[in-house]
Amino acid sequence: MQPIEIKPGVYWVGGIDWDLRYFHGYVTPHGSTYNSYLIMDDQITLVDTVKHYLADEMLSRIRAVVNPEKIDYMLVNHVEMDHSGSVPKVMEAAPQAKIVTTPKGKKGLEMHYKQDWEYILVKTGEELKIGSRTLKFVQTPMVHWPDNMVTYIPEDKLLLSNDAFGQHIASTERFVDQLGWDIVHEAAASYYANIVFPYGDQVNKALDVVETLPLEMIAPSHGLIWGSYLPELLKEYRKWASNETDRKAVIVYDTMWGSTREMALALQEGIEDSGVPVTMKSLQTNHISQIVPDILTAKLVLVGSSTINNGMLPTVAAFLTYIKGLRPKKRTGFAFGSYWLGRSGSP
Ligand SMILES: Cc1cc2nc3c(=O)[nH]c(=O)nc-3n(C[C@H](O)[C@H](O)[C@H](O)COP(=O)(O)O)c2cc1C
Repeated sequence: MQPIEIKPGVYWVGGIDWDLRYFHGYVTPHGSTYNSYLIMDDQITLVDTVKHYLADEMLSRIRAVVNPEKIDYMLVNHVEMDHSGSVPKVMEAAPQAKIVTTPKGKKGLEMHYKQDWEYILVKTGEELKIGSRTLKFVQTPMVHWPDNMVTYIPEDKLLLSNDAFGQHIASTERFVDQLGWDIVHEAAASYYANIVFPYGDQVNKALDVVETLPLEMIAPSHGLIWGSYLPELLKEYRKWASNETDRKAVIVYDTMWGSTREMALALQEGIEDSGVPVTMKSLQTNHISQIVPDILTAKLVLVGSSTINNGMLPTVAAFLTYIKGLRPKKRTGFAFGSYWLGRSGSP
């Protein structure tokens, strides 16, 4: 349970969720981490916490650096329970600590935890001096909840980005270059596609601010820390947020007796023959959350279903419901399917 010093005096003290396989409708085959950061300065500050069942793991990492009762500020960038779930335990250990959060963050914490904590409310453009460091706050509403903000420390050129730039990977490695760009980029794309996709406009606005900051490190609240590949990462986020796609196609389908699959294969062959890369995803063998990363950068999306009881297969309906909520834009869609012939009233 060792803390990891990511910058002099700034420690990763989070929790590793090795067994997480399903996270609010999203499959997470590699588990995840909840990243908390302990800043040792005149005012000792803990940035975000972990899911409630990893509170002891987080506290033992904190104890390896400092007695938790010395914590002055509990900074909450986001109220979602994977990051705030251990705030009650931290506040028990450090009853004199003040919670630093946005007005919406306070409202969320009060509704969730019903505790009479002391708050310092902050918003975009405001700063909090904690000694040799300054915490600068940038609200990022709807990336991906109304209360979200990120915190920038200019003295360390460090952005504590909360869910932005995160990835679901459980590992003992803490930095992207330890696992490599390919693995972490794939997980970051999957995270973006499943969690952040609907909020491209807000992400672009946040990127307008982030790109002006001198940056050496982006430390998100899930997965690996970006101490390298920052230009590449920001470029990818800009591309995803702007719905820029590549000349490639994804075929998503389900079938009862195989006719729709035959159509899917014929489409795949035709598209491939025209020189466009294409991938096929059966809804029988892929979870919907494993398909949307392909759609994140594909220009052409083809969806096929056999007809059942005058409608589409429930797996296809579920996929369409999910993708509708994620609001991909600037793509071309194509529907295909198979049905009865000769029955009165059938198509
Ligand atoms: C339980 C069941 C319900 C069906 N309901 C309809 C229907 O309402 N309308 C229709 O045109 N075909 C219906 N069909 C026929 C199938 O859509 C048709 O056989 C189609 O070719 C199957 O495509 P697939 O081979 O891709 O599964 C139904 C078939 C089954 C097994």
